[in-house]
Amino acid sequence: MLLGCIGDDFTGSSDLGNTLVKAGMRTVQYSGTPSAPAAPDVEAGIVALKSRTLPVAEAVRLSLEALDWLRAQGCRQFLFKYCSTFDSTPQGNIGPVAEALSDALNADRVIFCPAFPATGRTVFQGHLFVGDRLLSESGMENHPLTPMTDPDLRRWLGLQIRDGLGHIPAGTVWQGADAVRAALSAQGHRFVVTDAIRDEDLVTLGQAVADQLLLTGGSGIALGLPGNFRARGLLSSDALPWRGQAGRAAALSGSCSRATRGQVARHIADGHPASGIDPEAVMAGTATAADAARWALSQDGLPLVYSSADPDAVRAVQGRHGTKAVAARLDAFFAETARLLVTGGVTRLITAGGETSGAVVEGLGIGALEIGPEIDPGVPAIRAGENLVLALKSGNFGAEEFFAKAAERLAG
Ligand SMILES: Nc1ncnc2c1ncn2[C@@H]1O[C@H](COP(=O)(O)OP(=O)(O)OP(=O)(O)O)[C@@H](O)[C@H]1O
Ligand SMILES: O=C(O)[C@@H](O)C(=O)CO
Repeated sequence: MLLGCIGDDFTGSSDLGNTLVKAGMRTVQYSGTPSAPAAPDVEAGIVALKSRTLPVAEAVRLSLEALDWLRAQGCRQFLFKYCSTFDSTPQGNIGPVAEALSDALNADRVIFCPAFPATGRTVFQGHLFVGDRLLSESGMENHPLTPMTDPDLRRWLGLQIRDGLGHIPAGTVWQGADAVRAALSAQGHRFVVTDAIRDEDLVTLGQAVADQLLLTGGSGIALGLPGNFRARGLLSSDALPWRGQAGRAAALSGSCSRATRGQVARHIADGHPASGIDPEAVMAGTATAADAARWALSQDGLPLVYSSADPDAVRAVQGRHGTKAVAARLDAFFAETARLLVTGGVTRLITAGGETSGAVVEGLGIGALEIGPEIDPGVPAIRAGENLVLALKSGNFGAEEFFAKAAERLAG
């Protein structure tokens, strides 16, 4: 294993896997830190954690455990992957995890770059944009767990870390990798926010940090890394072959993001079978995973079980039962539904939402996910076992007809 990655959620980790596979690295995503060594042909390993919104100390502990395992696999470089919208609070977890990883590796001049231009996330003058809006005016300011109320990454990250921060502006990035390397050396700080507004900028940054032990960012920051290893003759010439999966398909959605709600509406409008889950009934125990799975298994085509709802409805349920209690019950509901679906013969499973996907993958007891070809930007096809393929969609990703598109791509 050459590149060792730590992802702070499951769909974000598969987003990173997508970038690495597209750029030619044999990539496997692990559900948490494995207890056994990786297969010998894995070039990039991603330990997927559910650490984004854990208490800081727990996120740090899990990340260091992942780092130990990746070091034991022989990795030469390490990447901490967080969300392209920098999801975190003033307390962390991005800063404290990065500090702990840097301390453990004795790494210096560590870059921070959440940019992912293919999905509209760019960093300019140290500020994060989503499309043509500042992060703090993009809807992310209302995120239920990590409201992003300040688009200045230097200020936001500054609240999370002990030391000061440097910044490399786009103008320097546009001068090429040598200029970035020189600017990095000239920084007086251990952590450096870097601008990037195009894929070319991310490739330049990747080239500039070829010899850095640790870097951090969204999936885009990995764009240039496979090329570094290839230039050193370290990569195999052929990708792991992708094998599609015939058989029954189903989709589960616990994501309440705007994009997912549009995809759910489109799925219904296109005439696919869909069953909305009332979270109140799940809380009361009157809507069960067994009922949902029985319904889905009785349908032809691509049945969708969803709890996706608009922000007012979500807030109302959370207000009555508490955010954590609702999330725990819905996670358990989707995990058990997924288990019953797979036991019942589903071979292509699509999940929407980072939390939801993490719960499903853990519920299915899947340890290693082989990353395959891209379905939509940030979402790869994944082989999860001899007869099971998955698509794990981050809330905000995917075309409107994503569910049908994913089912088709997983079969091919
Ligand atoms: N109808 C609902 N009412 C209240 N809470 C809900 C409802 N449906 C889902 N939730 C909760 O909303 C959260 C959705 O999180 P999840 O990470 O799965 O999606 P997301 O935030 O859109 O995705 P991502 O993290 O990839 O952006 C979960 O904690 C889930 O339990
Ligand atoms: O970086 C992103 O936007 C995604 O991979 C993600 O982490 C969403 O939760």
